[in-house]
Amino acid sequence: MLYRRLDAMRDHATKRLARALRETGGTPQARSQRDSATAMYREQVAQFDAVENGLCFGRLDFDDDRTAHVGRIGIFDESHGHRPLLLDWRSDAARPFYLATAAAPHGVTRRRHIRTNDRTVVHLDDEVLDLTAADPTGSTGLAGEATLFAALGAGRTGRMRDIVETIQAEQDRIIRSDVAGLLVVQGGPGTGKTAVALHRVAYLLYTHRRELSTRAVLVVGPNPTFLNYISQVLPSLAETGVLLRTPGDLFPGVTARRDEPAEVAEIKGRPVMIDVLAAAVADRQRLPDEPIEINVEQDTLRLDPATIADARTRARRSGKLHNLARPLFDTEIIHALAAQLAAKIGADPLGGDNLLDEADVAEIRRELRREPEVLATLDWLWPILSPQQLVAGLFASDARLAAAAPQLTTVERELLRREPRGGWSPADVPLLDEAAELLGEDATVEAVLAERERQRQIEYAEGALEIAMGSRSIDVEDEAEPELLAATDLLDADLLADRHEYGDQLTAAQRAAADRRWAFGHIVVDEAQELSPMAWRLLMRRTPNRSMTVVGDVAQTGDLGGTSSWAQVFEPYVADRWRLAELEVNYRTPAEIMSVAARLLADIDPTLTPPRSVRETGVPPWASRTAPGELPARLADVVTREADDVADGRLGVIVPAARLAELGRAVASAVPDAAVGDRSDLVNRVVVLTVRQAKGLEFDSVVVVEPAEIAAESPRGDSDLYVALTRATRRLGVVHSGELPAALADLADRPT
Ligand SMILES: Nc1ncnc2c1ncn2[C@@H]1O[C@H](COP(=O)(O)OP(=O)(O)OP(=O)(O)O)[C@@H](O)[C@H]1O
Repeated sequence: MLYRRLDAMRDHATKRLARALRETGGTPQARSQRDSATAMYREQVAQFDAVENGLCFGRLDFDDDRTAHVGRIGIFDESHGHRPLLLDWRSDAARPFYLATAAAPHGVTRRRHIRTNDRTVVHLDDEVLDLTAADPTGSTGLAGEATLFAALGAGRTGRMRDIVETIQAEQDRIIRSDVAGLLVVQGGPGTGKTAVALHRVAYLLYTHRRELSTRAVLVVGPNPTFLNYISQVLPSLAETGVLLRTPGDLFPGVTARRDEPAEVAEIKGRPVMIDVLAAAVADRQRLPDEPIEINVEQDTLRLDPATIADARTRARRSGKLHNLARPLFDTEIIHALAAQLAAKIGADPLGGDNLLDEADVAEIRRELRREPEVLATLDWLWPILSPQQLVAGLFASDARLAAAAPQLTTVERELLRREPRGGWSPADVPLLDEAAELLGEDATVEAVLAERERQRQIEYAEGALEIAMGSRSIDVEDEAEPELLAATDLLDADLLADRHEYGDQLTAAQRAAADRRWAFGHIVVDEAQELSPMAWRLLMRRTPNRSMTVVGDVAQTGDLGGTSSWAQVFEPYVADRWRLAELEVNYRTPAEIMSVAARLLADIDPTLTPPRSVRETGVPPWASRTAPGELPARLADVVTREADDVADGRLGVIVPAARLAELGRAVASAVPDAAVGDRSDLVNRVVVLTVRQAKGLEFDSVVVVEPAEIAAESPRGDSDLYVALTRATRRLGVVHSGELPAALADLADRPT
């Protein structure tokens, strides 16, 4: 019944989409309406496809004999007065499914978890919420325990799955917490912070659709591999139109992937960079010590430092940003030069008054504005700058660094020094943003943005076509649909992109991606502990209403510019007006592994409490020691055997950053389809990564190589090692040639 309705709904949306795509012409208003309809139907088709698996996963029986089914979307019976057939998991009516306990049953007498496979029910788990039947001492406090444990123990696929079937009460409260204000979710590894944050996005879009679909939601994650890992959670939660970005992608037109030493990134993330950049801008407003000579036709004009200083002061006093103040500076200089030239040309040979009138002088000014040497001088004295030019120019010059950053030590300035080529690093992005704020947007920057926007429209149009083409095959099987064939065949992506130019149906997320000044409706930041003060400054600009969900764990901070105190991060923006929610249950890491990680956590900071694991696997973590020269061969051997042990699951090999290439080769020689490094696709069975690349990820089995080296690679190396140890859902092993850190010293040898 439910699937019949789903098929009918999908059919309807597909046909409407095809019809909207086929129509052309009409008034701008008609086109705009059509564009909105296209976007809506396109989203609907994608949504119906995404909820196909596990459409209905729960049933509630109430004490007044009502029953309700809970699923991934809401479905209504239109032939019976819009009676709900399936409650959307985000609706208020579905909430008892997540909150009801024997002690507080919310009117529920039985909660049923339904597992389906390909539209067929394969398993049912019933919980009777009857206080008299409950065994309070044996209760774990977990809702839908059997289904939860089945989900937690299932093999990983390299893509994060949604958890709508088994959201726990503490998580539900966070997911549905008020949209307004800044919510910080602090929790140890595996407590579901990422899962909760993404489900919160889905919930907020459902509940505040109008506001958030026009303002868009930004989700910031640590690296492209991570974004890839979570990318399918949202569509499967039936949501699109959310912008996923790494911190390196937050400046339109720049994709910052350059690697740089951690200590350089740390300096760039300091708040002092605000003053450094302001000084760098001021430094580009030149004041020469000597007069400048400018040849204009037969005359030589002199621009002395006092005149330039005067023009500079007036332009600065205007309060305008650097690029926007340039016309004022020009006017002052041109006036001074014109007066000089007029004095020469119009001088009365008999010693009387100047022979030129005001109109003549105005004409001289006009001509001077076209003189190449005058223009070159103005450009030199007060150059129009893009943010990229300012920042690259600053780092490329010892003199500019010395002038702009006297607060930094010589060593720190040398660390910042680099040639302009080689691309941008993620830590440069907040500096570019700050520079843009100081400079004011310049026409060339706008032109680049416009072109990128057009490219995005083409990509979008291609996406719309793909959906129409995909849907076509569904329909063609049912009935010949000649109209639909004509619609897709006649349109190409360029044509659609042109149509979009005057339409406004680009999703808010797409427009937001191209607009540095976009104010998002809500921002979610994952692994938020890693962000520097400068990165927070950028994000706060993107959310003037401070509607944010920030998730992280201060015990996992690896970046030197990251934080160990949320209060410190948010004080400058909202003082103490932020809410803290804590997650304490570890759903990922079994108790055997967590007890090892907890020993390390105690060494990092004895006041931190490790999260409590919900399950045991009976498999103790192990260590395998080898001679230094034999490490690659031993690793290859261990990985081969571990990969067999996890069967269809995934194996993560976490290595010291300095040895990624060498050990990656060793693993790839033993397991040819292994992926290595930051471009890894996690669907590969074996993946070799550094800790930084493994942030936020998880694998069925994890092999950590040379833990002491990982810990020694950075001042926050112990936290890095803690992250590495907590990536496993089932098995953890350590391969080493050096001494083990104390917390790992008593690991058993690997069973052979
Ligand atoms: N209620 C739940 N039902 C089923 N699985 C869950 C639930 N909560 C969390 N999980 C699973 O636990 C694992 C860890 O979740 P997640 O990655 O969101 O944790 P995290 O707190 O972000 O971890 P880390 O800080 O280590 O990155 C994931 O596989 C997630 O699907």
